[in-house]
Amino acid sequence: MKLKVIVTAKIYDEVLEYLHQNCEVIYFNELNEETYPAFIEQLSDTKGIFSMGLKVDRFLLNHAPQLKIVSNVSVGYDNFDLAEMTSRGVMATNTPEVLNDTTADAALALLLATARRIPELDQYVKTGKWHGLVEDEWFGVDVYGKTLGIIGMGRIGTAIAKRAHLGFDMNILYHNRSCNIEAENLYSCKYCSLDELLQKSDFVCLMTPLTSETKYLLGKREFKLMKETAIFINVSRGQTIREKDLISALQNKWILAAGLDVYEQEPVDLGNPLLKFPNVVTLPHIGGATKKTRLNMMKLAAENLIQGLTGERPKNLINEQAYWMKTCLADGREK
Ligand SMILES: NC(=O)C1=CN([C@@H]2O[C@H](COP(=O)(O)OP(=O)(O)OC[C@H]3O[C@@H](n4cnc5c(N)ncnc54)[C@H](OP(=O)(O)O)[C@@H]3O)[C@@H](O)[C@H]2O)C=CC1
Ligand SMILES: O=C(O)C(=O)[C@@H](O)[C@H](O)[C@H](O)CO
Repeated sequence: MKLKVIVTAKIYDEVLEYLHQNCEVIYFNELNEETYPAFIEQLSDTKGIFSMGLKVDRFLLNHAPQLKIVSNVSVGYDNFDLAEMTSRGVMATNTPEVLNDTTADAALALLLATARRIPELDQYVKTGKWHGLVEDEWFGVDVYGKTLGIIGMGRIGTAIAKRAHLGFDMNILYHNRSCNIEAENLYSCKYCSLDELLQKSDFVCLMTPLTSETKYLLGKREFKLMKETAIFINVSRGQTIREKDLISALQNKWILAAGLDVYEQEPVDLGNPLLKFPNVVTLPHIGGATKKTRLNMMKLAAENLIQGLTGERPKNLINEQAYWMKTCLADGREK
C-alpha cells in the first residue's frame, strides 16, 4: 500500500507525477478557511507533507499522529516549530543551495533598482515627464566601488558577495556569529561587528534566517547607526527588522532608501506606510523564485520527502534527532 502524503504547495506536474509514483497524494491547491477543515481531517493517517511555508505547530502535529516528515519547498524554515517536531520524531527538511544564485540576483536587482531609482524613472518615462535633459534631482547614487555590508554571510550571502565584488568592484564587510573563510578568501570579505558594519557600509543587506536570535535584529538603534546615505536591502524575512523603526528611519532620513522583498506581514497590507515612499523599492517575496529554480526546489523537496518516507536519511534533514528516533531506533539500527 502506498504511503499517504499531503501536498499543500502549488506543484509542477512532473513533480506531482513523481510523488504519485511513490505515494498516495492528497492535493490541496490552496489552504484557506474553506479547505482547512478537510486538510486537518486528512492528517490523521498522513505520513508526509510537502508544503511551502506551512505553519507546522503543536496544533497541526496533534492532528497528525502518524506523520514522519514535513518537506518544506523553501530554504528558510521559520514556519516550523522545530522543537515540537523533533520531540515527536517528525523529520523536517528544506531546500538549500538550489536557490542561491536566483536569490542573490534578486538582492542585486533590488540594490541596483534602489540606488539608481529604476522604478521612479520607469514611471518618469511612462507618464510623459521626459521632455529634455533629465534634471539632476532624479539622479541616483553609484553602486560600483562602494562598501556593501552583508549581515548573514551564508550560502546566499556569499553569492551576493561574489556578484558585488567581482561584478561591481565593491568592498564587502560581513557579520555572522562565525567567520566565513571561503567568502574572505574568494571575495576579500572582511569580518566585523554588527555595529561597525552598520556604521561603515553604503549598502546594508540583511540575509540571515529568522530565528529567536535574529528576530528584530535591526531596529531604531541599528538604523540610526547607519550612514544617512545608506541603502538598506532586506531579502531575509520581514521579522528580522522592526518594520516601524524602518519607517521612522525613512521618515526622519536616518537612511537614504530601502529595497525590500520581505515584510512583517505577507502579503503586505496596502496601508503599510512603506508602500508610500518613492525611495522604497518593493518586491512580493519573490527573491528565490524563477520557474527553473522553483522546479529545482520542488524536485529536491520531493526527493527529501520520499527519502524520509522510505527510511533513508533525507539529504536536507534539519533535525537529525528525529531521524534517529523514528527511523533507526524503530528498526533496531545503531546510531
Ligand atoms: N526572499 C526570498 O525569497 C528568500 C529568502 N531567504 C532567506 O534567506 C535566509 C538565508 O538563507 P541561506 O543563505 O541559505 O542560509 P545560510 O544558513 O547559508 O546563511 C545564513 C547566515 O546567517 C548567519 N546567521 C545566523 N544567525 C545569525 C545571527 N544570530 N547573527 C548573525 N548572523 C547569523 C549564519 O552564520 P553564523 O551561523 O556563523 O551566524 C549564516 O552565515 C533563509 O533562511 C531565508 O529566510 C532564502 C531564500 C529566498
Ligand atoms: O526559500 C526561502 O526561504 C524563501 O523565502 C523563498 O524561496 C520562498 O519560500 C518562496 O519564494 C515562496 O515565497
